[in-house]
Amino acid sequence: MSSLFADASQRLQQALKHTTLSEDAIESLKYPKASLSVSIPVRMDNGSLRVFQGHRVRYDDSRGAGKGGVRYHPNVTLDEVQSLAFWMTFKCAVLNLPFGGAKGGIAVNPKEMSRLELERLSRGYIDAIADFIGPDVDILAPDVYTNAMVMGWMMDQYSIIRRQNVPGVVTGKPITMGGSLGRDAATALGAWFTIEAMLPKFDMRPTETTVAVQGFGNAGATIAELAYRAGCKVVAVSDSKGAIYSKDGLDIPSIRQHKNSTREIQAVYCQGSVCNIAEHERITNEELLELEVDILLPAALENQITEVNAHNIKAKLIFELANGPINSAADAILEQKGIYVFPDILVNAGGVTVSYFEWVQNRNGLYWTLGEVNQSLQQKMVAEAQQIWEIAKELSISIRTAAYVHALRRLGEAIDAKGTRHYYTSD
Ligand SMILES: NC(=O)C1=CN([C@@H]2O[C@H](COP(=O)(O)OP(=O)(O)OC[C@H]3O[C@@H](n4cnc5c(N)ncnc54)[C@H](O)[C@@H]3O)[C@@H](O)[C@H]2O)C=CC1
Ligand SMILES: O=C(O)CCC(=O)C(=O)O
Repeated sequence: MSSLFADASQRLQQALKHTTLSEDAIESLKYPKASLSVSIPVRMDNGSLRVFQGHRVRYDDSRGAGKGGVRYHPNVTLDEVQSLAFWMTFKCAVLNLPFGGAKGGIAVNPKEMSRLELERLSRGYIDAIADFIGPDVDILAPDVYTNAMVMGWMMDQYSIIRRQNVPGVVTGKPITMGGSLGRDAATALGAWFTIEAMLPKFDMRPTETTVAVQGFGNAGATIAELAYRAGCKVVAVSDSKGAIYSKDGLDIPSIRQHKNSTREIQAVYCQGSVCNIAEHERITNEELLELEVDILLPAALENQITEVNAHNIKAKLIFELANGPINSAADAILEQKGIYVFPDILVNAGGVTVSYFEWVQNRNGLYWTLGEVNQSLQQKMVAEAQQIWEIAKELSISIRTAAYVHALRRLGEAIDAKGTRHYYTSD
């Protein structure tokens, strides 16, 4: 099995066939700019010392400082973090944000740690990478199993090290620490704006669509609720433990309420604080992906749809809220089956877009209303989605390849504008 990064690079190779990028730009984009792997010692609550492995990769900074989240998950590896940083590079270019791409991660199961242990780990990570990051160098944000609380600890630790308040080094912070209104829902809301803008192209309406969502965290639970509130029939949702399915549709706000209080996914209908279990089937995450639905929304982890199960996918449209949920071999199979895939580097870019708004607000010291944030997000998402749709039509290529072409045009310009600074000769 090839590495995640080798597979991610396939998308670049595919898109390069449809661009006229300079040799310099092509060569520059093949490699990460810088990677740092660190050991983080953490004093556990029982007095023992455990050492965790962490990484931060800055893939490319030709359009600005590195930008990207930090993941806490037992399966985090340098290969995964590098792939995620690669995707961030293209995502920031797709949305025309003045950022390059970066990502971080720690190999840890946060569900097995106390809050104090998590705080020590998060502060330890910043101690270890402080010289690698900064508000003009590389800016952190939340990703899988990290949240505003973790971002707050990280920003505070960086500020302690620098002996000044540095809100711009981390986005997705608590509002009281300079976080932006709307960042919590931004990934899903950006995805929803994209879905809403693209459905008419398939003569589809939310009220006539069935939806399945894999993952019920920040991205998954929020998109499930947005789809539900827009009138979609959300027939299945899942978390790491499995999925629930009801052909008549699930009551997503009740399921969210129940999940928040019990950590369990149950098909419930709540009235006030009383929740009753409704009729539903328990299915696996694999079965959820293969349901006959109009829209499939993978919102968990990478490599969920591969050459192994792509033949069984029955959705008409897939919008990738997760990063890398479909591998490159599956892309070809889905395309043959006539399934349209809207890629991660567009669909889930709402998160980093509002992170950019947060960073701008931190620099200006002037804070936006939720309406201003969401309106600006909608404008950006819809405009870039339309451009990508046009490129796909014009070049007769997939929407994923069109998104890469769109990003590559911007990246190529930035790399070339910097001239030949890397290639000094003696004459
Ligand atoms: N949080 C953000 O702002 C952004 C997140 N993303 C991507 O969205 C995806 C989800 O991230 P978040 O929602 O932030 O994470 P989260 O930590 O809030 O939620 C993750 C969810 O995935 C579920 N999950 C974990 N392993 C699973 C498995 N094997 N099968 C099914 N579900 C599983 C968890 O139970 C949880 O419900 C990731 O790929 C992330 O990189 C992308 C852009 C921004
Ligand atoms: O908000 C950000 O800066 C990045 C979020 C992220 O990690 C992602 O888009 O995958």
